[in-house]
Amino acid sequence: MLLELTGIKKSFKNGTRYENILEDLDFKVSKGDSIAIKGKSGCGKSTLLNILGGLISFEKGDMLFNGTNISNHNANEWAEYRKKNIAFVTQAFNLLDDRNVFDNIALPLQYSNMPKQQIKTKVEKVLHDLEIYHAMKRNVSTLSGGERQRVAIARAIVKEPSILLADEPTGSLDEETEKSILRIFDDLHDKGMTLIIVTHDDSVSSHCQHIYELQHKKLNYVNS
Ligand SMILES: Nc1ncnc2c1ncn2[C@@H]1O[C@H](COP(=O)(O)OP(=O)(O)OP(=O)(O)O)[C@@H](O)[C@H]1O
Repeated sequence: MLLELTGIKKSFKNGTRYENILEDLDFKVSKGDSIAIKGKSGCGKSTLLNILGGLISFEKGDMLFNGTNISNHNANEWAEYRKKNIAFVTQAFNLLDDRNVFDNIALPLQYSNMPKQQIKTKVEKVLHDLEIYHAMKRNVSTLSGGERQRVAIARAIVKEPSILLADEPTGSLDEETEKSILRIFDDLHDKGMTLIIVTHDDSVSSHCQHIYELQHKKLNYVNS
């Protein structure tokens, strides 16, 4: 099993009291799975994704990665876990608007002190794969929504992580652009990447092997 959550509890402070968002939640992810997570607004989908991505802690339960219990990782170990294994794609893009496409995608590799020539090779490959090579020198603020989303995906996957976590990745895109993003996800899945996608969109979830619904603070299996 690539990832395994058992008995996860997560609460947030709401005014003076704590409100449980996830309770006794179990989840198993095998290497190469593609999984959609659906659920009503505010039910805790992004919270779950953030736990899987090692961005936030939880109060109870265990999280195993490749069979090793990582629940008690310290901040440095979580940072390492994210760096090595996790790609995040959100709807908010989080791109640096004052830089060009190449620089935005190169950023995560520069953090890892990779030699310049190797960075160039890797960035150019992903630009080519996602069909945004032509826009390499353009400032990201001048791109369309679909182009920006492809840059965000390129930046997420350039490190070749094992798990892609996507939070409403097609939320603001038109049908045609959404289709091109889904084709990219299909390709990544075919190459063996594990995909976990939070989505309200049936055309996105129907692309996934497994569909779960987050309801009553737990994940329920819908179908495969
Ligand atoms: N850092 C935080 N502090 C306090 N409450 C939070 C925090 N993060 C999330 N919440 C609350 O936890 C609940 C779940 O939020 P979450 O963003 O996980 O839901 P969601 O299912 O992703 O929602 P949506 O579909 O609307 O994006 C919400 O009630 C939210 O207000």
